Amino acid sequence: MTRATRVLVLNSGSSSVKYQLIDMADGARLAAGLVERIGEGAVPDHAAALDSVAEALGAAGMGLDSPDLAAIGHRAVHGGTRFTAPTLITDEVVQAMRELIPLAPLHNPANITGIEVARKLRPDLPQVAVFDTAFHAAMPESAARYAIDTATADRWSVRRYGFHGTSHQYVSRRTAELLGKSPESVNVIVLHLGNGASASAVAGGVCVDTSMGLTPLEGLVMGTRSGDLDPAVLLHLHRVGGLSVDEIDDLLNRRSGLVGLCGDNDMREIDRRIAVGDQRARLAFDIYIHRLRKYVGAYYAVLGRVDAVVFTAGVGENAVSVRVAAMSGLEALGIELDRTLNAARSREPRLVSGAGSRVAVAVVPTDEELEIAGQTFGLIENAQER
Ligand SMILES: Nc1ncnc2c1ncn2[C@@H]1O[C@H](COP(=O)(O)OP(=O)(O)O)[C@@H](O)[C@H]1O
Ligand SMILES: CC(=O)OP(=O)(O)O
Ligand SMILES: [Mg+2]
Repeated sequence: MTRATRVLVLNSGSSSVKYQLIDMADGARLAAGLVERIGEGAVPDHAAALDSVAEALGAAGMGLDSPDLAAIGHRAVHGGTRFTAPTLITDEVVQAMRELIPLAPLHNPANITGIEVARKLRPDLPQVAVFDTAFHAAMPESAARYAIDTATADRWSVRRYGFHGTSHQYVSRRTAELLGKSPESVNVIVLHLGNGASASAVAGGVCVDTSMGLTPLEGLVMGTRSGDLDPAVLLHLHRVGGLSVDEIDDLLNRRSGLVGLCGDNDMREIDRRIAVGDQRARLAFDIYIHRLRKYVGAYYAVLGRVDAVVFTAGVGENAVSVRVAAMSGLEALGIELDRTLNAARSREPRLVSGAGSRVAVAVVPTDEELEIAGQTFGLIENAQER
């Protein structure tokens, strides 16, 4: 009997479900798709989104009932201190993920729904959770700990966990390949700029710092999230402004960032508005870029020597204007963007730095689904060998 080698990956995000079906025998991507705008009419919730994923796969002759499926891999966002490696999903694992919902309110509920629906459809298949936090678990304590009372921090598991780890891991490895070097020999700053956005400093394949923290709210300015703030802003809004804790949560996670600053969270729309002289869009862009540049500088110092600055995810891969603004005036740091290369469109990993740039500047499309498929298949292969 030939062994099943296909892995279905479900990336259930806050407002979308992305999926890919990959044959691990040859790496072929057999199907891929995206269900967007969950909660807005046609797709009322994540369960409905998964129904339409199952339908699309069925219509393509690759239904979920296929005997060729070896496993289902799931993106899982918050793994806390417990999950630092790909994990075979059991009832107990789902329960542990549920307990982590307060630390990833936009993400863990969607991940759990995806897992529950998929387990109902294929209870016979191994299903694996690959956590956003896992790659960051290696961070040194000096980067992971907040400077608050140690006993209080430990009592409530308050520390920097970091997110988008699957992407930072995949992209940093692909960047080493692009440079023709081993991952162990390169230091890179990865800028994952999607709707959620985070930066990380990766030294020789190991994450040494990242901008998201206890939750995916810290760090860069994002589509709807504030990123870094003086923590006293929250106290002030509560004590003086009279906002409740839930109202502050909603403000910072859903009504801040680019959308809070200018009403739009899509960088394409912001680019268009700036082109016609919209000052609010201009300021939102400038705030976004200012924060991003601060992290590039900070991680340059954390790493000491930087081989590449890498842009990835929706904004990082596509927004020519963001890369220009983020990398301008950094010649003294050895960073020079080539405007022509930067403006060229491509789906391939590529260098966009000038010939004289000491530090490579690269655009490397992320592929969280491919990385999750690899880690999922790796886990079940290992389990079968034992
Ligand atoms: N062609 C483009 N130019 C500029 N920005 C883009 C383009 N395409 C997508 N984006 C940006 O990418 C974002 C989505 O990124 P993505 O990585 O898919 O996010 P997420 O996974 O968090 O949903 C959009 O909100 C938009 O701001
Ligand atoms: C963790 C996180 O912010 O993920 P996303 O960018 O998919 O919202
Ligand atoms: Mg994403």
